[in-house]
Amino acid sequence: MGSTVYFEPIPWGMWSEDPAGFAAALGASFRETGFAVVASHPVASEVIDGAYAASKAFFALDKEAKGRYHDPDGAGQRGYTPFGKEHAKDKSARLPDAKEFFHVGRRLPEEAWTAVMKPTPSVREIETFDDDTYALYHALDQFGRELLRAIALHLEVPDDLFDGAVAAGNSVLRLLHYPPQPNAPPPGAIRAAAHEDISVITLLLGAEEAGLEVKHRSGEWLSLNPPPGSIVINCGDSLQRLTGGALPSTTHRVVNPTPERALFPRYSSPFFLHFEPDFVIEPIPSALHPEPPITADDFLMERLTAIGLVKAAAKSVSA
Ligand SMILES: O=C(O)CCC(=O)C(=O)O
Ligand SMILES: [Fe+2]
Repeated sequence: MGSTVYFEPIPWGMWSEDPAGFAAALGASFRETGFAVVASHPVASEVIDGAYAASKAFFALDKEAKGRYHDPDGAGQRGYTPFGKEHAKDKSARLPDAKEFFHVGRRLPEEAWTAVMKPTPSVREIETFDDDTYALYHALDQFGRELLRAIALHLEVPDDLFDGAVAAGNSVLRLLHYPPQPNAPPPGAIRAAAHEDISVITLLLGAEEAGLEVKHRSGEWLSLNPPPGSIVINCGDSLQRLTGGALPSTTHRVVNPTPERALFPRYSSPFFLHFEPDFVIEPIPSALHPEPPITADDFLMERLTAIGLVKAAAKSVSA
């Protein structure tokens, strides 16, 4: 038996030249690991650089300034979340992750804001922060919608099935900062503990700095270090639910740096592409193990409670 090559980059150009081939390669990678690497992606490097400069400038602010963008009742869905708030679902591993992050949400007309789709706080210390980070949000949103067409082709569902469901989706761009670790962290503390994403798909930039690991169904942890210019795509719980597990939401984590990289920070930026809150996640005809329909918002709240961002008693955040 030949050895399996995981995460072989799939060139984005293939989508226009050979759509069926691209959809098949993406689908095969998802079915094998829940993850795929797409090379030569269409997100402009100036857009990425602008957002990363804004992100680095934000995390360099002092604790007090950053704290002004933290909404303790907001379940971390918009603005800043300091160290120590998010943890793994597994109660035995409840050491907080060694990370802080900022969530950028969709811009909507004022009358469309709701308790679940709130405005993103405007960062006043950094003049271009709002626009530079939203430019990346927008680019990943567009790219993600195109990827969903390929996924629809692979699943043999109408190619616009996802389009209407995500056009005004509750998607979130997470700007992440994992600081350097000059001293070894406490035993069991890790940059990001093992978890699954709640999204439909996640588009992840920044994993060139090592640490991302994906749990293969064989139980083996696979390191994922994409080449420059590529992007990591993974299936989230919402796509797993829609496909009855055919496209799996795979457990992943970010491990601590090796001694040689311990003095380097790690900046990454997953874009969690979500359905609109009212969209009913109903199993597609080819679903492997269909589960009952549920609205995207109820599903999100169920999952946020499991990771500690929504307290069980505060579920009314969705009301
Ligand atoms: O930082 C990374 O590479 C991955 C982060 C991640 O998996 C998450 O925030 O959900
Ligand atoms: Fe994740």
